[in-house]
Amino acid sequence: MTLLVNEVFRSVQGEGPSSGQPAVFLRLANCNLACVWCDTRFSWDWTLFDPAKERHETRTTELASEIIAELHGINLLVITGGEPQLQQSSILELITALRVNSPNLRVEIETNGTIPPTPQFAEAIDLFVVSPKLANSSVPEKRRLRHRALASFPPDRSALKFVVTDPRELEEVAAVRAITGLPPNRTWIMPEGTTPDSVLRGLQRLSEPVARAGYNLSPRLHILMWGDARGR
Ligand SMILES: Nc1nc2[nH]cc(C(=O)O)c2c(=O)[nH]1
Ligand code: SF4
Ligand SMILES: [Mg+2]
Repeated sequence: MTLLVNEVFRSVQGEGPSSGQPAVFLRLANCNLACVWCDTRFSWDWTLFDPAKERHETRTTELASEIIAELHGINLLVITGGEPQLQQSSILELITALRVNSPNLRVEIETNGTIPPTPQFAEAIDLFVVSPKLANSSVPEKRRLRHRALASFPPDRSALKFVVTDPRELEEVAAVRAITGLPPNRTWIMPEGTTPDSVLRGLQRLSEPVARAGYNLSPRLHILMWGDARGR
């Protein structure tokens, strides 16, 4: 089988419950949404980027070797996109191949939560970081909030992550969180921004409202460290 790949790189998990952990990132191509503030348009927006350059059809066996070569010393693979859950069956094959070499490899998926994981896929993933989109994404609600999908992530291995542009949006977060059934202490709130200054200002503005709601605050470590550089 093959996967449609955008990029593979070594970095540090910049967002959510594992932020600060060194990780290899696999960014898959294509997305089923189109958020106005998306910072990875090069992985799916074929009106602005050339798929011949940004979308590589790669055999899972070949990709497994590439990832193993990047891992040395690292025990976490973060699969993101785009929307990775568009390619669940090929990801499953990839993970199976990777675990022959690295049986203890942890795998996290960054997903927009619109596509339910199959039972087999849910089994294979250590952590789903489910990031439902709010009205600030400008995606119509019917497309971005799929109730059945949002309720289908394994509660013991899932976390929620929201991109918030204003503290007032925390009310909307509460309503979406209720659909998932996940508790506030499994919820991470992250400011929008692609510069260190905007991320720091967002973190400062969010810290007290996030504390009152019982959520966690998520940095965007890679932005603080490298701005919006590619492959970081
Ligand atoms: N360092 C780093 N951490 C990340 N966590 C989630 C990312 C993403 O683009 O989904 C990401 C990313 O692009 N870089
Ligand atoms: S779901 Fe994620 S990758 Fe897709 S457009 Fe929105 S922010 Fe970008
Ligand atoms: Mg991202």
